[in-house]
Amino acid sequence: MKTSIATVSLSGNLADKLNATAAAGFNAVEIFENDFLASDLGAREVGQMVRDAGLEISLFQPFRDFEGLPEPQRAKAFDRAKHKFETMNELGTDLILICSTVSPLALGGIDRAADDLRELGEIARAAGVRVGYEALAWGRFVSDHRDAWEIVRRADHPNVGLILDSFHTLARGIDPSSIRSIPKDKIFIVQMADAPKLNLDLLSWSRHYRNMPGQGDLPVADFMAAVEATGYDGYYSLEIFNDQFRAGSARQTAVDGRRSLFFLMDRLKAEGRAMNGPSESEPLPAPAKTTGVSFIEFATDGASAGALSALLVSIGFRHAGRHRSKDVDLYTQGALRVVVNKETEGLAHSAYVVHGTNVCALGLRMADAAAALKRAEGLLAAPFRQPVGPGERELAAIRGVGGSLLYLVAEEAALERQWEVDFDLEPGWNVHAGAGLGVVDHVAQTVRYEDMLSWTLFYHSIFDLKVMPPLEVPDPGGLVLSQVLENAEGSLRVVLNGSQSVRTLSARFVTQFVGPGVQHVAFRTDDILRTVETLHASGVDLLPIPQNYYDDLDAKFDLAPDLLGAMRRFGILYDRDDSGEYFQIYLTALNGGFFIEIVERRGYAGLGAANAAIRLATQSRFAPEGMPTR
Ligand SMILES: O=C(O)c1ccc(O)c(O)c1
Ligand SMILES: [Mg+2]
Repeated sequence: MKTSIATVSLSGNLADKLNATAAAGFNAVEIFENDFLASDLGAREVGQMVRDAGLEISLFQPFRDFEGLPEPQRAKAFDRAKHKFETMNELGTDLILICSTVSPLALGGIDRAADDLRELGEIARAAGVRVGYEALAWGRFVSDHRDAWEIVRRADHPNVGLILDSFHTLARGIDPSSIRSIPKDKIFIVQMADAPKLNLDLLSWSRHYRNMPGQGDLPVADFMAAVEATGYDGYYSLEIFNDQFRAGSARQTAVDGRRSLFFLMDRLKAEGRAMNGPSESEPLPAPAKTTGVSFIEFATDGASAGALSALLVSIGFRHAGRHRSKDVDLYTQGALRVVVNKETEGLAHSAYVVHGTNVCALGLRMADAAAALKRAEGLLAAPFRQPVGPGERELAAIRGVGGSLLYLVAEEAALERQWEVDFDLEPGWNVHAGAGLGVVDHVAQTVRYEDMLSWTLFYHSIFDLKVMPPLEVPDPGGLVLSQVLENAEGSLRVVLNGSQSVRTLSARFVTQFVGPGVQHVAFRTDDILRTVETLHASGVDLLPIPQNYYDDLDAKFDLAPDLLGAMRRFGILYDRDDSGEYFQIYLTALNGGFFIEIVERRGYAGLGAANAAIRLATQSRFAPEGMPTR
C-alpha cells in the first residue's frame, strides 16, 4: 500500500509537516496550496525540500470553481489553471485536484462540465500534468462521486481522472459499492477520512471534525474494500481537516494516520476484501487476545516508597519478595502482583524523576506475546528493551501512555514460577488472601484531551479491545471525556480520560502533577462488605460519599436496609442494570492525585458511569495537599 497525507492534516509550518510525514514513514505528501503560499520558499525549493525528506508529492490541491463558468470567467479559470500547472512543474508533481464548483456564477450540466474538463485535459497534457476531479459533498451541481465519474467518463481524456474522497461519499450516505465498476486507471488518487456521527451541515462537519479512518463512525472499510475491488494500486492519502490535529503534535498525528491506514488495510486483508497485489505484505497477526492485567509496576524512590508500601499493606497486600539483582520488591494478594521499583537507573527511575511516584509499567496477559509484539511493531508501536540479569526473564514490551511500558506477558510467563526465577520470595508468597482483592478490574489512564483519539486507536488497533461509546462526565471543574476499551470477556478494561478544561482533577493530574499516565487502578473483590470491613479495621481512608446520594439510592432501588446502612457508613457506591449489580469504593488520593478503587461485580458489565459525577465532586473536595482545588 502506498501511503500519503495532506499537509492540511498536520500542525506547524511546512518543514514541520514534511518532517513529521517522513518520520512516520509515508511515501508521499499532498501539498495544500495554502501551505505552499505561506512558505517563503519558491516552488522549486519546496519540491526539493520534499524530495530531500524522502517523499514524493502525490497531489497539489485544491483548485476551486473551475467547471461550468460562462465567459469571461471561463477564460479566466483556464488562465488560472495554466498558472497552477507551471507551479506544479516546479514543485515536481503531476496531479492537481479540482473540486466540484460552489460558484454562484457556474452553470450546471454534465456535458458542459465534461467539455470544460476535456479542454483542460488537452492543456494539462501539453504541460505534462493530470487533473483529478472530486465531488465535494456540498458542491453546487456535483456532490456525488457517481456524477463526478460520469463527467470524467464523458470528458474522455487520458489526462482527466476521478478523485475519490471517503468523506464526501460516506457523509452523504452514498453506497460505496458504486465505486467497484470504475476502471482503476481513471481513479487518480483516493483520499481517506472518517468522522464521528454529528448533526451538522456537511461543510462544517468536513472542515472541523474529520478524523483518521477507524476513529469515526463512517463505513470506511466498505469504502476501501470497494476501491480495492477495482484493483486500484495508487496512493491512499489521508486528508483530515480537524481542529484538534491542527493544534496537536504533527509527529503524533502522522503516526496515527499511518497506523490507521495499516489497521484498516489489515482488517480488509483478514476479511479477504483487499486486493493483495504482488507487493503487498502478509496480514499482521490478529489483534492480540488479552486475558487481563498480569502485574502493575510502580516507580518510586527510597523516600517515597514507604507511603506506597504502607498503602498497599493497608489494603491487604503483603510483601512477598525482593528482586534478586535489583532494588525491586513484589507485593501480592490473591492473584494480584504489584512491583515496587526503587532502582536508581533505567526506565523506572527516569519515570520517577519526571513524574514522581507513578505506575511506570503494566503487564498485560495474552495468549501469544510474540504475535502481539509483531502486530504492535507492524502498527508502528515503539518496542522497548532493557538489560536483564543472567537467567532473568525478558518480557516483550512497547511504549504506552506518557512513555510508560506495556509488557506483553504470555500466559506461560505469567505463571508463578517466573516470579521465582527473578525474585527471592517469602514462603507462601502466592497464597495470601489479604482483604479479598483478587484481580485488576480496570486501569484508568489520564491523557491530554487532544491525545484521546490517539491512545484509543493505539489500544484498539493492537489488542482485542472494543471501543465503547465515549462518555462525558461532569467534574466540578469541567467536563471529562471518558473512553472505555474492553475485551469480550471483561478481563481487561482500560479507561482513557481526558479533559479540555484546565480545572478538572484529570487535567491537573496531567499538567501539574504526574503527567499523562495511570491515575487510578481498580481492584476487584468478591465480597465488598468483607473487604471494606478489613480496610476499615486497618484505618484506610475511604472517600466519604454524601448522604443525599444514599437517600436517592433508597428511592431508586429496593435495597435491603442492612446493606444500605453499610453502604452509607463506608461510602460504597452502587449501580444496577440488566446485567447485574456493581459496588465501588474509593480510597482518598495520594499526593499527586493517584488513587485506588475497589469494586465488586455481581454480573454487572459497566463501570458505574452513573456514579462518576458524585465521585468526582467528592474527590475534588478531598483533594490531597499538593492538589489545590482552585
Ligand atoms: O473543504 C474543502 O473545500 C475541500 C477541499 C479539497 C478537498 O479535497 C476536500 O475534500 C475538501
Ligand atoms: Mg478531498
